[in-house]
Amino acid sequence: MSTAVLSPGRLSGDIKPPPSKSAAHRAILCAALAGGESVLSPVALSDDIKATIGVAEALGASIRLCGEVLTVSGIHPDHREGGTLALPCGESGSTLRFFIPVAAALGQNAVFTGEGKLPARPIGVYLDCLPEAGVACRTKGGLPLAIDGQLASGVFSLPGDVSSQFITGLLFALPLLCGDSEIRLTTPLQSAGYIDLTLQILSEFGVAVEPIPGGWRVKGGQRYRAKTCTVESDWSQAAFFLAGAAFGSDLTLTGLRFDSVQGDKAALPLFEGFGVRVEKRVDGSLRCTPPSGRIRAQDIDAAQIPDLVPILAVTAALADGDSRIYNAQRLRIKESDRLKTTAALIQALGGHCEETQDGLLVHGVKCFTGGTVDGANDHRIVMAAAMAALAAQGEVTIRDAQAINKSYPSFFYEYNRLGGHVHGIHLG
Ligand SMILES: O=C(O)C1=C[C@@H](OP(=O)(O)O)[C@@H](O)[C@H](O)C1
Ligand SMILES: C=C(OP(=O)(O)O)C(=O)O
Repeated sequence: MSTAVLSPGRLSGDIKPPPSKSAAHRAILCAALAGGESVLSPVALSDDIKATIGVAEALGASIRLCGEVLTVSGIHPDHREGGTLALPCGESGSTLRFFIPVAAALGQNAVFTGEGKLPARPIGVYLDCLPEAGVACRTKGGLPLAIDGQLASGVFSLPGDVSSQFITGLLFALPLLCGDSEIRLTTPLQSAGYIDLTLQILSEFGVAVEPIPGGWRVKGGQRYRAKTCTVESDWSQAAFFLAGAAFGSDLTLTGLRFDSVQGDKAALPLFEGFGVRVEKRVDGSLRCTPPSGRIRAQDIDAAQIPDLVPILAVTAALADGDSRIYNAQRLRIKESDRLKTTAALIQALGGHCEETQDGLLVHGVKCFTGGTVDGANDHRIVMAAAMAALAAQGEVTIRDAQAINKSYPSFFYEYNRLGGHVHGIHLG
């Protein structure tokens, strides 16, 4: 456990958000399934990415990191570990849900374990569809989960609004099977940008998936092809710095792709909606400066952008009116119950926020007082609190601040480099 203490202030300067965690998970997994050597860069060693590397290695990939360059030699097609393989996924929902069907497609018996909140995060969608496809699943509820058997091709019917990670996992696994398969959604898709990212990276690694009404058709017998690829910057992390601008900072964001399929690219128009002034420069950077007056309140549909909710709510907490964030029920099954922990963060700092059944109702106030925030072992809550501290009257203490290591280990280092005042925590 570590506690960070932050004083109010302003950030200024250039910031390149880290490589996208979602893109890196996918590229590492595809490279592990490809014949030959792939080179991926830049890769930042967050805890979640370490978990994906660890699982890929346990399944037989050889991986080495030199600086920010990750070289991956794919799993040999005939490679199977005898017995049951232990696959620890840390706290990473993506690692767990992407690799369950992939291990089953490889015919690898395995036990998946997890830490923090991961053992309690849902896997029921797989428990419902994998046994019918030849994979026995043993669990006393969540993790550990033991899988046993070879995944068979066929029709996979599953909801689109529990977690898109189940769909991504199947999209990675089904091309490896002998026969053709279909994924059919039984409820509307949420987090659609993450599926677009999966399809984009699959196609870069030579795997084709055909969209059909209400789902996808996936041909079996496909081969992943090794690839040299650049991991694009992370729009979800960029959102924290856009909030910094909303709270008085003058920041230039560099290295982001405007043609990205990341759903969280929506952060840009959303923060412009709050009043942040954004100047797109010829070199592709974005200069972001504070609103000319108060932050403007706005209602936000979070169905496609769950990871933005904590920082959007914290920004709305200083707006000139009420903001409603809706279609965000999935936030309850992330690293923390993010509707509860975001509301608690805002209240701890003197703001006003109520949980609703599917989101948050945020009543804007003029400033945060300061106070102590429970980071709830949730990186996005810790980073949102750190940005709120810029606009507080007094000090902000954040418990569990080490949670940033899940996605952005250098976050506090960058925060201080840009002129922020955080102390009391080891800066990685
Ligand atoms: O596929 C991905 O990379 C992710 C999908 C999203 O999850 P859900 O689809 O469960 O909302 C998101 O919250 C998570 O941080 C990363
Ligand atoms: C929910 C997240 O990740 P995961 O589901 O991969 O644990 C996240 O990064 O906010």
